[in-house]
Amino acid sequence: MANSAVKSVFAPGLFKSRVAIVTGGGTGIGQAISRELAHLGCSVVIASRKADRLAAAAEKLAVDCREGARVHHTVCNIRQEADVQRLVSETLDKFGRLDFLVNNGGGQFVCPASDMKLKGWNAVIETNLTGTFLCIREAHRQWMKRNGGSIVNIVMDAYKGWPMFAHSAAARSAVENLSKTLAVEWASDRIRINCVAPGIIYSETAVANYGEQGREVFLRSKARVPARRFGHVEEISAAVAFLCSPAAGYVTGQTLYVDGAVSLYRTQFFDVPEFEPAEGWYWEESSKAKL
Ligand SMILES: CCCCCCCCCCC/C=C/C(=O)SCCNC(=O)CCNC(=O)[C@H](O)C(C)(C)COP(=O)(O)OP(=O)(O)OC[C@H]1O[C@@H](n2cnc3c(N)ncnc32)[C@H](O)[C@@H]1OP(=O)(O)O
Ligand SMILES: NC(=O)C1=CN([C@@H]2O[C@H](COP(=O)(O)OP(=O)(O)OC[C@H]3O[C@@H](n4cnc5c(N)ncnc54)[C@H](OP(=O)(O)O)[C@@H]3O)[C@@H](O)[C@H]2O)C=CC1
Repeated sequence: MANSAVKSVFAPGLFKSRVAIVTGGGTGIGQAISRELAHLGCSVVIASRKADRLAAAAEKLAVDCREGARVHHTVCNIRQEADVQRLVSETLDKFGRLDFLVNNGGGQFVCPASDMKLKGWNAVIETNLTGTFLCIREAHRQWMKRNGGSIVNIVMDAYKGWPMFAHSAAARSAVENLSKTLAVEWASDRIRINCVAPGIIYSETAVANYGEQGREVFLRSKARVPARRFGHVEEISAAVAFLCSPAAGYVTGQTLYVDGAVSLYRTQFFDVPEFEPAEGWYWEESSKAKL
């Protein structure tokens, strides 16, 4: 057996004979999730837009597979309904079942809300909300309605809002609400659906997405994380493995924050600029704030 770097805290063979789709499974967080699932015996289909990244990741993943797990990669833009329909049918043709759907593919760009073009807003909403919905709907229609399953959506730490990320924060909060709705609507189909909200997780592709300035802003933001460090992709994959596992059999409709408490502290990146505040509402001069 070839050497794999994967170390999981979960029991070997936990997901033997199971099958998962991981969107965005070729890079960063999605790759770690795929590797851990494969190492636990789960066959994995990784899907995203860029064929070269997928092929390279699939080669790496082959080394991580245990207990008869296999890896398949396929190009899929989750914004395209036909692509998503094919992703699910191809998975079923290849592996005959679908136990886990991990909606990890997504992203955004940094932009003040007021400057955002409709095309850019739509690109991010269609990727993070509509794309996630299409994958969920198709998994349900083609398999999970009759066979049950577990769905995990990777969202964002949007609890306090995200200046400069209005599009993505709105989309991710919508996915959280969609997950609550479907946890109830599909409980009788034996489907569990949860979200994982990563804090600031280091990966080369995540940092590169924001260019040179991004590296700088990432570094500055460390001081705003109570844990005083960035998260690792492995810390997200462990959370996903837990939510897919029988140990989470009674967990559904929830969001697990894996964020070193950053969501409870200050905004991650952008401060409110200095400005002349409003007068506020008071009846008498004596009650006006003097400090
Ligand atoms: C000042 C620097 C601050 C740095 C801050 C660092 C923040 C760190 C955040 C830490 C938390 C991490 C969160 C993460 O999610 S990391 C994951 C990163 N990975 C990705 O985001 C995945 C890749 N991203 C994308 O694929 C795209 O962002 C997108 C989701 C939009 C995909 O869209 P598509 O490929 O269709 O997009 P296009 O490039 O064709 O653009 C479509 C229109 O979108 C508008 N747009 C795109 N980029 C920008 C931009 N940089 N600024 C403003 N507007 C943008 C634009 O209207 C595009 O159309 P046009 O070009 O025709 O106008
Ligand atoms: N890193 C972090 O700190 C945080 C990350 N997240 C979220 O976690 C997820 C993974 O991010 P991370 O690994 O860090 O960054 P990456 O940029 O490495 O991952 C984004 C993945 O999404 C895929 N993707 C993007 N658009 C589409 C699409 N239209 N169809 C299919 N796949 C798509 C990309 O593949 P391709 O380009 O080949 O399509 C890529 O594999 C993302 O949703 C991200 O927003 C959330 C909070 C914090």
